[in-house]
Amino acid sequence: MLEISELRKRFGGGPGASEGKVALDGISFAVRPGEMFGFVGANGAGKTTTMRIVMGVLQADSGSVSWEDRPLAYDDRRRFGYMPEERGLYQKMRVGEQIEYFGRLHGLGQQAAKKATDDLLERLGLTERRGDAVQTLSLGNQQRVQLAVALVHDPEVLVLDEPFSGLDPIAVDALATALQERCRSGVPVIFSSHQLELVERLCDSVGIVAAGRMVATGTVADLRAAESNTLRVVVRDPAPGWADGLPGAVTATDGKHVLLADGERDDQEILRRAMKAGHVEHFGVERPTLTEIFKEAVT
Ligand SMILES: Nc1ncnc2c1ncn2[C@@H]1O[C@H](COP(=O)(O)OP(=O)(O)OP(=O)(O)O)[C@@H](O)[C@H]1O
Repeated sequence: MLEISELRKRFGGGPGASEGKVALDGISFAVRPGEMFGFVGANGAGKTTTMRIVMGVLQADSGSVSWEDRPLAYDDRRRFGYMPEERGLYQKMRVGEQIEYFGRLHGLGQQAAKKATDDLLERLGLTERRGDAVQTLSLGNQQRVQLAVALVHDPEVLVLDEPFSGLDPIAVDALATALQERCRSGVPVIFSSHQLELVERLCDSVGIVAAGRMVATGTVADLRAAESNTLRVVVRDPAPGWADGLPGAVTATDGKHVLLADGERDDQEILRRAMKAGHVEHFGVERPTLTEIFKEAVT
């Protein structure tokens, strides 16, 4: 398990200077093998800083990162796969050579690096671009190469900073499938994203960060269940005053009445009244989306 505990980081400041900027104010979370963890938060919330600390690119002021119950060391990080926010491809190098090169850097032999490269090019739909310089590729294809570079050495853990940004739906699916395969083979995957529908679709659990603190974490289902839920009832051509005394607000359009009832209520009583009043077209509890949970958590 990858465990991030009480990370704190301040930029700038120091003796004689201003207070500086608190980027992380005690971030903690854990990602289990085979778990896909979505890291979400507003711009500047602290996601990139956290991931850089996990990867050893930055040092925390305090707190710790551990992997399999011991402090994370340089050698562990070599076995991790990382997609940095600033990306890191050599623009003039050819696609295939680049992936192989990063495979070698991570300790693969020549044959193994070539084989892993061939497999990834195939899986990510890049085989025909093998001999092209990276700079001639579209943004989406460059991102696929970036993912291949993160995956080439069969990493134990994946840390990806906004891997889906700027991608079309086909490229999103190709990347998502590649990540899900790694995840299913037992790799913990952390990725940050502002695409909350995607996070909701792909992730087993999410962490919502605001101003350097984790404000909510858990499975999407748990977070949704913890929020208040609304009962939505749609009745066609009901008898007048059918909802008098029931909790919630009724709106009426085109012969339809929609009752939205929150909080304390007797759902069975509401259903009985609705059925007596007219034709019930819809009766169901509406759970908030991750976007709604996010807005609630960060405001
Ligand atoms: N090298 C740096 N020097 C000074 N301040 C920094 C530095 N890196 C990050 N910060 C500040 O730390 C805070 C957290 O930034 P970070 O990049 O981690 O946020 P983020 O959640 O990844 O944002 P985004 O979604 O925009 O990528 C921000 O206020 C940012 O301006």
